[in-house]
Amino acid sequence: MTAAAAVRVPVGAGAGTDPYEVLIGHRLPAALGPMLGTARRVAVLHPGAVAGTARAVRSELAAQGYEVTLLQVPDAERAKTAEAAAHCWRALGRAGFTRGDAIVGVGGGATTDLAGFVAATWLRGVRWIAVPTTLLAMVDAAVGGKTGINTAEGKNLVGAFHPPAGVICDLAALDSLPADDYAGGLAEVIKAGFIADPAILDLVEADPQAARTPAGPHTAQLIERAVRVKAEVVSEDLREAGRREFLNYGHTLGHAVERNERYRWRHGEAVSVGMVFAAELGRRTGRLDDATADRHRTVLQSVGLPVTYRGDQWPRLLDTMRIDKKTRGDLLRFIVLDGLAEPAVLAGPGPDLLRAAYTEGVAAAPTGGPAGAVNAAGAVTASGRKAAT
Ligand SMILES: NC(=O)c1ccc[n+]([C@@H]2O[C@H](COP(=O)([O-])OP(=O)(O)OC[C@H]3O[C@@H](n4cnc5c(N)ncnc54)[C@H](O)[C@@H]3O)[C@@H](O)[C@H]2O)c1
Ligand SMILES: O=C(O)C(=O)C[C@@H](O)[C@H](O)[C@H](O)COP(=O)(O)O
Ligand SMILES: [Zn+2]
Repeated sequence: MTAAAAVRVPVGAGAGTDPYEVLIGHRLPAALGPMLGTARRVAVLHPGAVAGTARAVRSELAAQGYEVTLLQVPDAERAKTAEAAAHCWRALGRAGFTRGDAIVGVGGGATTDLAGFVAATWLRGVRWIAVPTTLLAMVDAAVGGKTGINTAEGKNLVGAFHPPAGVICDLAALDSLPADDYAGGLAEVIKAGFIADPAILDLVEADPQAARTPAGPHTAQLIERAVRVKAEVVSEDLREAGRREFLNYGHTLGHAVERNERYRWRHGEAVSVGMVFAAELGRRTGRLDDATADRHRTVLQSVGLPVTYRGDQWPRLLDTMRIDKKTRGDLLRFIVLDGLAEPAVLAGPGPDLLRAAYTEGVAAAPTGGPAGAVNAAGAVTASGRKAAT
């Protein structure tokens, strides 16, 4: 499949921004050129894990006459720091990058978040293109122009809305993705199912084992459906003045878990637990029926995602949630469901409700493992990885 045969999902213009396309297919690097506009110099940011893909992008662009700088950035969440951004700014300064030049982010969501942030801040904004290489980045992070880095106080606390000029999802990249990272991406796919497109849930539930691998029969359809959900929402509300908050389903608690675990948990793993918590909040406020609430745990577990977290951590998690971007003053706000595909805002739930939803919906006994998640059967499920802070 070439760029001509790729699925193209349009993303509309926000205030003052241009529309762009998400391409989904195979053998797509040649599609980069037309997205680069008049740029002559291109910086390709990438982690070591996809150095080969970054080199392929460099060869393609060099053949098209661009002057290409490869810039390796730290892996995973360790890329989303002020230090990593400063390292990129230094490299751009030394290479003489002007407002006419461009940045390409090749990697997972952490890399595309950093690349977009560097593009948003360098000279107050230069063109950038996302080449996502994880499932999560294809269906969510690379689309929509939320860019940013973490601080010690929490996740994504510094950033900018800066949409890319295009997104290239080359499905071949998924073949080398570790299984746990692929499963992490399924959390955002399933999120899109609960908030907007229940056919996604049906496809996953039809064969959860197949859904866990890029070789599954529905991979391309799941990706396209999730991208369309995201594209539709951000086209209408780039700056999260309203409906875009629905994309944050499961993230209020999820981000707190990520920080609490010093980013040893994958984003998708933490969001999985966060969605179970949000479903429990929906159930306890009389908005969500039992079957749909229970469906969260079942479908997430069926693809190997964690659905519980340490009960003893509640005070710390609550504290971190106070600085969530949906909070207004002292008012905590959560995305919940009024029904399947009917997201809504729950503003100011009381402390007893929050604690009960956590204790009875999510909490498990503390464990000594690096990640600390236990599933219903008592097995550690979130695979630990190196702490980012
Ligand atoms: N901006 C947004 O709208 C948005 C949306 C969702 C998530 N995010 C962010 O995305 C990040 C999570 O993204 P992620 O799950 O892609 O994690 P990630 O970027 O950390 O990538 C996961 C791991 O896979 C490796 N990797 C990437 N592509 C690979 C490939 N093709 N083969 C082998 N290894 C590969 C990476 O080096 C990393 O170790 C979080 O920081 C999250 O906050 C942002
Ligand atoms: O695009 C959005 O909007 C989202 O909320 C998508 C989320 O999956 C994503 O993790 C996002 O980065 C969270 O944003 P934040 O504003 O809560 O930091
Ligand atoms: Zn997310």
